[in-house]
Amino acid sequence: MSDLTLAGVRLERGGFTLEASLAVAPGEIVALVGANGAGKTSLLHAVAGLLAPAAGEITLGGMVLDGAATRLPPERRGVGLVPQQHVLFGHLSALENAAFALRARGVRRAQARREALAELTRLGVADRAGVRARDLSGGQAQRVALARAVCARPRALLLDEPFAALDAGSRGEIAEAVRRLVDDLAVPCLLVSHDAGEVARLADAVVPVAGGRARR
Ligand SMILES: Nc1ncnc2c1ncn2[C@@H]1O[C@H](COP(=O)(O)OP(=O)(O)OP(=O)(O)O)[C@@H](O)[C@H]1O
Repeated sequence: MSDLTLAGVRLERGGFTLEASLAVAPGEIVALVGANGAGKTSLLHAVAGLLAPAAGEITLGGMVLDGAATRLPPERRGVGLVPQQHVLFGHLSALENAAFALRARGVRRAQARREALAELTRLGVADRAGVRARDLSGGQAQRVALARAVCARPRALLLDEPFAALDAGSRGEIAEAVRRLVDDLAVPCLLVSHDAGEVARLADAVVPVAGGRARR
């Protein structure tokens, strides 16, 4: 079972601290909700390996990502992060953006493009494959960003505000795409969102991030 677990994780950023203990099962979507500055993005960054915990343990499928004697770098964690903003290279096509993670891992061009096209198809944007990212709509760009994260075959997905800057119709469509993706891949998914409606529809569980704590 590739559960994602955070046990007694302590994050420190200047004067800010957050203690987090939670677990997310494969195929489960857990939403982190809380006020601006509560620490939601910091929590995702810790799981992705971009912010080192001061204490505690993060594991994925039984493998220690962060612990007393372990600190795996981001590229060895098997964690796919879709950050909040500006995640695509505007001058590259949707296909080149999706293929980027594979190319970076040394996958040959033709193979990377085949796999990227398969993920764009899964996310319903194969017809936009040749379009430059800067010319995509917000909803299309979000799908391409998801495809890119999935191309790296992550064992966990982290989504930071996937509905931000989308109109109501696109928000619903992206929510459905995320649900299908997490079901298909059977990976644990942590989601940060201020959109109470989409959270209520999409998340299997909601974890408040408040008062320096996130617990489930
Ligand atoms: N690079 C940094 N250096 C020092 N402190 C930081 C840094 N980034 C964030 N912080 C502080 O860490 C705390 C948590 O920030 P974080 O971005 O994780 O919150 P958030 O819940 O994701 O907020 P938002 O909903 O506004 O995105 C904040 O108090 C912020 O001021």
